[in-house]
This record gives sequence, structure tokens and C-alpha cells, in this order.
Amino acid sequence: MTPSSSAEGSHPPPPLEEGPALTPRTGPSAHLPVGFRIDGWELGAPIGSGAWGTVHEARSVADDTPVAVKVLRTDALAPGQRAALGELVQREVRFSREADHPNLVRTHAVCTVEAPDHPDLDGAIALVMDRAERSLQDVLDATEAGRPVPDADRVLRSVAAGLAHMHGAGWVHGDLKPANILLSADGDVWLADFGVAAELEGTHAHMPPLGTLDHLPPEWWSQRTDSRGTVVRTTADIWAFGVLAHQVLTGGLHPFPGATARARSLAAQAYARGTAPLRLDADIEESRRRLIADCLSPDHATRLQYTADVLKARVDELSGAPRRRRRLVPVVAAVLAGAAAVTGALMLRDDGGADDKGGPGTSATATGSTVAVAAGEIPPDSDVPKALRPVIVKAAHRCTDKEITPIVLAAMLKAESGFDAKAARPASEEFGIAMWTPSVFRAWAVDGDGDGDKDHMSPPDAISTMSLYVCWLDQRFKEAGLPEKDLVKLVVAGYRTSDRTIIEERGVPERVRPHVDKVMRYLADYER
Ligand SMILES: Nc1ncnc2c1ncn2[C@@H]1O[C@H](COP(=O)(O)OP(=O)(O)OP(=O)(O)O)[C@@H](O)[C@H]1O
Repeated sequence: MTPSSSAEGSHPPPPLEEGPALTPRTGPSAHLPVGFRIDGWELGAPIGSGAWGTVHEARSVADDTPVAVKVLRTDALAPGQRAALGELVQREVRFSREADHPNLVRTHAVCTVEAPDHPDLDGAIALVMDRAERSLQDVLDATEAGRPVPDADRVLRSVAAGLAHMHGAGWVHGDLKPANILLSADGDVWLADFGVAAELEGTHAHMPPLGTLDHLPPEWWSQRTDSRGTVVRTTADIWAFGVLAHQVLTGGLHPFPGATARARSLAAQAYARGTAPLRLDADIEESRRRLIADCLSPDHATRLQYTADVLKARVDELSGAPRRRRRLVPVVAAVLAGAAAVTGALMLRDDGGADDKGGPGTSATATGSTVAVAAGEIPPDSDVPKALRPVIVKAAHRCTDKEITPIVLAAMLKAESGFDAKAARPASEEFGIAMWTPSVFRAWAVDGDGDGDKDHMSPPDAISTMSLYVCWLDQRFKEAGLPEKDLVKLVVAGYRTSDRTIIEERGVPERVRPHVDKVMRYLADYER
């Protein structure tokens, strides 16, 4: 195949440290004394300190309402940092005014501290907020590793609801993580820390290059950074939600391996490039694992379909609503006794309503005299060589777009090379099982067999690369608004031509129609 690919140039943003990149040069945190008054609020004991200041317990002098007051020091800041802090506070205040939701912490007032006896804190900014009892990070710290936090589904539902409200109101949170989820004494769950939150301008927003490595999406590293900050989209929050959901369901375990945040971030980037698999904790129940895997779709375009509203509905369904039963395509195994009696019967699998794509290990279910194969999986009696099946299945499952299934890849490979690893068409420079043109292969290459080499003649490398490429084509065509019902045909045609050709022609070009028809016939055979 000889597609032309378009690669956008980009400037990677500056590297982040393990914590926030823009860290003020404050000295040891100085506290205002218990009983100190800031406008109508009286401070109690400090609760804790973050990079920007200290949070105190406090109450309203007028009616004793408990609140928390975050005192942000400005004295030790360099001028640039002072401006950045001012911007963070303004964002926080603007956001609090515009968004009001039971799952977002409220900021009641912003005051300036007047404390001539405490020069360190004189002129500091004080944010008066609803008071929480602890953060989700505190809960995770107290939970045994591997176990879900108490009331995990409700916590996730609340976070998704708060996020859906933010996104609906046109804001991106930008720093979603357990330390920024607060739990009140009454069991309320609030998203907090809107200092980084940014207002959307169309599909994306600009925000300072803050954020925490453990929850940043892989595309963050290739986003442009300019004077307005780094581009972020709502899909960055969806990625962070995926990481957070994994942590909530496993007592804090991160979905990517590594002893440090930087190592975990590199592992996430390797996964996004297609060079490492996504390995979620095996103890997480299947439908929740799928939810997390969807949030952790490797790129922003794929993640777009999983809006916070969709996530909230899915968590609702997982935790409360009766579980839907879903139909599977039946394959009647002729070798099994009584096959004729069950021909045409539908097998049902209860999968909690997740999408149609089975994860690894869900490809076939055998009960009694019927073997059921999930839609899109390779039927056991097909002509797909047995040795290739796990390779094809693994490659297809790396793409979270539902059009790219094992049988689509199998039908394409059959039409390209008849599953012949040594196939060659030297005249058009196409070689191997997936008929890659070596120069094109190099631009997309995946090391499918993990031998450290990316070789278009190696079936695992060629097939994994094919899956990555057709997944990208599928996303390109969705973005271009091509008809959903034609996506498989368009992807097959795109593999023989290029993304640009298909988008310009908005359909299958005549010259590749016979090839596309052939693939669709093979596909129909596998679907039968
Ligand atoms: N509204 C609140 N009610 C009760 N505790 C709070 C509230 N806001 C923050 N805290 C707690 O105060 C401590 C400091 O919070 P802060 O937001 O300053 O820093 P952080 O989130 O820990 O770190 P950073 O913002 O630097 O990333 C944390 O333990 C946090 O859970």
C-alpha cells in the first residue's frame, strides 16, 4: 500500500517536573494564627499546604458556617510568578461564579489578607471555600492497594457529573487528580482546584503548562505551547478520569507501570505510540475496565466520543441500573452434538452494556452445544491461519474504534496477500503479509513481536502497524464527517490509496472498488 500521510509539526511544551512545573519559590510555609480574622471569617487550624499556600479550617463570624480558607502567599514570588498566581486566582474566581453544581466546590469569597504583624503573609490572597473533610487522595492513602475505595462507583459518578457540568459550561479542569477531589462530612464529592481550569474557545482552551505528570494525556507532549499557554481539550480531563477511575477501583494503583511519575508518563506515551499494550489491573471487573480503557484511548480524537456525560451514564448503569443484555452473533459449531437444533439461535452475554468490541479473552464463549463468538471476533472455523489469530486479535484490540475488528483486519490481510508472509509485488513496491511499502511502513512502524526491530516482513510487526494505520484512517474519516455506515469500506479503500484521496472523493474511488468489494465479501464470510 502506498498511502501519503500528513504529519503536523508541533513544538513540545517544556518538560514538567514530577509535581507542578510552575512552582513558586516560597520558603517554609508560614501560618496565620488560630483566631486570625480575614473579613468575616475566623481561621482555625491549618489543614494542609500545597505548592501555592496553606489551607485553614475557618468559620463565618456571622453564622458559624464552616468553611476552608486557602491563603496564597505572594511575598516570595518572582514578578512573573506573581502574575501567574494572579491569573490562577482570577480563573478560579471566574469559574466559581459561572459554574454552580453540587459536585463542584464553591468559592464564597476572595479576600486580601491584611497582616502587618506577619510580613510574610501581608497582602496574601485568601479564597474562602466550602469545607471538605478530606481529599480522595487521603482516602486512597488509607485504602489497601488492590481494593476499591468505599463507595467507589458513587465517587466516580460524582466526579463524572462535576466534569460533565464543567465541560457543558465551556470549561476544562486541566488538573483532575485524587488530591483535587474533595469529600465533605456529609458524603458530598466535589471537584476542586480550578486554578488551572480554562475556558474553551471552540474545541480547546489554553492553560498554563501546569498539571501533574501522572494524569496528563500522552498528546500533551506534542501540543504547541505559545504565549497563551498549552492547548488542552476536554479529552485531557477524560484521560485523567481514566487514570483516576483506575486508582479509585484499585486503592490507588496507576494504570501504567513505573516507580516514578516520569516513568509512568513514559509508559503511557509508549502505549499511545502503539509500542506497549494497555494492561489494566486484572481484578477490575470487565465493564469497568472497558470504561477505563475508553478513557485511556491513545489519542484525543478517539477519546472525543467518550464525553463526561457518556461516562456518567455508563457509571450510573454499572452501579445502579439493571444490567442490559446484549446480543452476540452466533457461530454454531458443526462438530458439536445437536448443532442443527440450535442453528440460528442467538447467544446472550451479559456485559453490562459496554460497547460491542470484546476485550482480549472475551472473544468466544462456549456453553452447551453452541459456540458464540462476539461480533467482530474471528470464528473458530474460519480460514484465518491459527498462528496468526492471536496476532490479529491483539492488533485489532489496540484500536478502540469499533469499526476496526479482528475480522476486518483478517479480511484485509486475506485480500492483500492471502495471509502469505512472503508475498511481494515488486513493481508497486509492496511486500509482506500486509503489503506494506517499506517507506510508508517506516512512518508508522510498530514492533508487534517486541523483538526490538520493526520489520515489514514480520507478520506481527506488519499487522500491528496495519491496525494502527487503519485506526488512524478511521478517526480521520470520522473527523471529516464521512458516513458512519461506510467507514469500514472507506478504511479498506484508504489503505490502498491515502486518507487525502478518500476525504477528497468522499467515497470509495472507482479504481479500488474491486479490491474493496473483495474485502467486504471476505468480511461477510467471517460474519456469517
Ligand atoms: N475546601 C477544602 N476543604 C478542606 N480541605 C481542603 C480544601 N481545599 C484543599 N484542602 C486540603 O488542603 C491541603 C492543601 O490543598 P492545596 O489545594 O493547597 O494543595 P494540593 O492540592 O495538596 O496541592 P497543589 O494545589 O499544590 O497541587 C490538601 O490536603 C487539601 O486536601
